[in-house]
Amino acid sequence: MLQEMKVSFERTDLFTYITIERPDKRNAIDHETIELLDDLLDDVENSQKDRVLVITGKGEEAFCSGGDLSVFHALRTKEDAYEMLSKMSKVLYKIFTLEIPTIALINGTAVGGGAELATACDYRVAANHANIGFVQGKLAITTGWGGATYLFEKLPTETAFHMLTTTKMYTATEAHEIGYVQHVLDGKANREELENYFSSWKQVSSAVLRAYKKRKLDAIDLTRLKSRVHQEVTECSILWESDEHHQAVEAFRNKKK
Ligand SMILES: CCC(=O)SCCNC(=O)CCNC(=O)[C@H](O)C(C)(C)COP(=O)(O)OP(=O)(O)OC[C@H]1O[C@@H](n2cnc3c(N)ncnc32)[C@H](O)[C@@H]1OP(=O)(O)O
Repeated sequence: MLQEMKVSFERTDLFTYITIERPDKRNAIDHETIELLDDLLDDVENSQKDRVLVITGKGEEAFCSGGDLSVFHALRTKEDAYEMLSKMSKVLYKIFTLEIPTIALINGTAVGGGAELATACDYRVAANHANIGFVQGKLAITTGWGGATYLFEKLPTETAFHMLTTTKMYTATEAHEIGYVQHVLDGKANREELENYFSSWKQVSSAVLRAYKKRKLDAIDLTRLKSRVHQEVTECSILWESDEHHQAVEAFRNKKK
């Protein structure tokens, strides 16, 4: 039997695409997906070939539905949760600190850890039917992959706080209005539209793109950022252990049984 390909990788002249290929699970992230993303990001980090990284999900329904609850429900203790959360937080940190521009192509729903993944990128470009929400609060946990830390870096404090605490689902247009999404696509040919939107980068050399990304990162205290991410992972791990969290996950898993 052919093994399921959970993540794909494609290089074009300007754009390198990493695509989560689990549409049946709304591109949820399990242990193997974390490893694959981590390895591919190492390749991008160590290669001078890539100019711009695009992260997206397969299909039109979801960008990423966060952690795979059909697998992660088995993580019962804070130690188990910490191990998974900390691994994925390293993936997001790699994305955040990558020396080339990164774009989340939000092709559909981005919820929970999916919204965190999009937040780690430099840009968020969303199909007009996409919606985005930090729904973790409904599961009695917080963000645990570093998403809150990155959100507070990118949006005004009160806007980020509102997004996180209300667990509200934002349409692409609403997310654009608050500055979370930089551009809304008409949703027909996402890749082509995205490539047109950023076509001016064709005239800009890799060295220039990399230099500006370094300047962007220079403006941030990365030691402090890392420690804030660590704090976020730790606090989420503690909440993960609660009965309230496990009951909420079971309620989702039993929804259609
Ligand atoms: C690490 C911490 C976190 O990320 S906490 C946040 C975890 N994620 C969530 O709570 C989101 C759970 N999913 C949803 O709310 C919905 O499935 C969303 C994404 C809104 C999509 O809704 P809809 O288009 O109606 O699809 P659906 O619910 O019928 O799902 C289709 C199949 O995909 C599955 N699926 C979805 N999300 C996950 C997930 N995160 N983990 C595991 N499986 C997931 C559903 O169970 C469903 O499977 P099946 O077809 O019933 O077998």
